[in-house]
Order: sequence, then C-alpha cells, then structure tokens
Amino acid sequence: SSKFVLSQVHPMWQEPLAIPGGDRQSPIDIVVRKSIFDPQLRPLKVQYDPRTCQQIWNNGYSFLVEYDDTTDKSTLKGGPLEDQFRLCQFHFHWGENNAWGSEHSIDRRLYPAELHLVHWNSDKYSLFEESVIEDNGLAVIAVFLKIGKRHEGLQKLVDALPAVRHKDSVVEFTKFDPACLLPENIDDYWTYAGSLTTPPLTEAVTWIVMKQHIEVSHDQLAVFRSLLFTSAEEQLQRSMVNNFRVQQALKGRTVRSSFT
Ligand SMILES: O=S(=O)(O)/C=C/c1cc(Br)ccc1O
Ligand SMILES: [Zn+2]
Repeated sequence: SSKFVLSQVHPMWQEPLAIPGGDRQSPIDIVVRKSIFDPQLRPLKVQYDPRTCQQIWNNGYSFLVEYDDTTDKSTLKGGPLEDQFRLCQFHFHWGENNAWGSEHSIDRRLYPAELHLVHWNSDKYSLFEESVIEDNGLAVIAVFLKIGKRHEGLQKLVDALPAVRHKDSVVEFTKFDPACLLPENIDDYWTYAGSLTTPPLTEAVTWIVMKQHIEVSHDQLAVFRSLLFTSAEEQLQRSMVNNFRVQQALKGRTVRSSFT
C-alpha cells in the first residue's frame, strides 16, 4: 500500500555550511524595475535535435530528461553567451500545490513550476563534469510554468513518468524535441551570473530566465507530484514535491534584460 508523507517536513537536502564562493548563488528574485536593459544582448539561437534524446532518470531531486551530448547536435548560442553550449538535460522544480514551486520569482511572484534546460560550454570543455566547476561552464534556460490549458507536447513526457516513480529509476525516452517546451517568444529574457540550484551548487551558470511562461494543465502537473524522492526499497515513501531551493542574496549582482 502506498503510504506517502503528503507534506514535506524536511527539505530535499541540507543547505551546506560552506558554499563555493557564495557571492553568486541561485535562485534569486528578479526585481523587474532594477534590471538593466542591455541592447548588446543578442537573440538566443536554439538548435535542438530530437534524435539526441535518450532517457528519463529520477535522480532523487527531480526527473532529468537526458540528451546525448557527445557531439554538437543540440546546441544553444547567442544571447549573453560568447561560446556554443551543448544541451545535456532538462528537468523541473515544482510545489506541493499551485501556489508555489518555482525557484526564481519575478517581483516576488512565484509560479507553480519551473523548467531548466541545462547546457555546458563545449567550446571550452570536453565534458559536462569539467564545465560544472568553471565560471562560464554552464548556461541554463529557465521557463516558468503556469496552470492553464493542457500542453500537448509535454504529454508524451507526462505519460512516461510513472515508469520513473522511484529514485534511481531510468526509462528509455527518445525523439523528444525540448524546443516544444519553450515559449513562443524567446527573445525577451533576463540574464545574470549564478549557480546550480542543486548540489554541487557551483557558481558556473549563466542564467537565462524567459519572460514569457508556458501553460500546462493541473492534471499534467499532478503527475509530476506523483513521483517519489525515495527508492523502491525505502520503508517510508516521500512524494517528490517542493524540490526547489530557497532564494539566495543578490550580493550586488546586476540582472540584465534583453527587452525594455
Ligand atoms: O537546477 S539546476 O541548477 O539546473 C541543476 C542542474 C543539475 C546539475 C547537475 Br551537476 C546534476 C543534476 C542537475 O539537475
Ligand atoms: Zn533546476
């Protein structure tokens, strides 16, 4: 029988005492009126190849949709980026209800969920693992999710999630084009220097936070919440909800916008 702890009494992981550097941590609240329009920010160039999609893995924090990043087939460049970056995975963060769940906020407004498309700098490094510790090693596109109409493109992913209910489970997942999860307008975004929001929390990320959100249905998000933080062997199962990090101090950083 499935006895799940419905509300989270303990955070997903303990915030470490010593954070690497600590002056460019993520996520943050984006104060719109304090962001600076930068006319030199170029449009983003996203070129994803659905054939590089490989599997879904429940890593105990979220579920990662993983891509073959051994060649430059699914890439991101332009925007604030000087180099070419390779897509390695995307995942989400969400709440136990629709009132919260995103990691970033816009003028303190939280969304029920947030998508992260994680890319690493393949001009400078040969492996994702190397890029994770370098200050311009990673670029993450963040897209807010709002409850509304059903997202047709997401449904293929939602249908696969019961197969990765427990931590450490993996299921083959192919031919998924992550571009279908981007909003129509990807030219309007905020960007700032930050960190991973899950361990190792390294300060290697150029964040690109989309202004326009996407819509998913209540039922689609409910399937995210049916996942578990815990592995099949564990006695006490815990629902995978509230897998977001607390917001971090801006510490004098500037958030730039690509739009006025
Ligand atoms: O939430 S993010 O900051 O995008 C964390 C990304 C991430 C980085 C590593 Br390394 C492993 C799994 C992950 O989900
Ligand atoms: Zn994330």
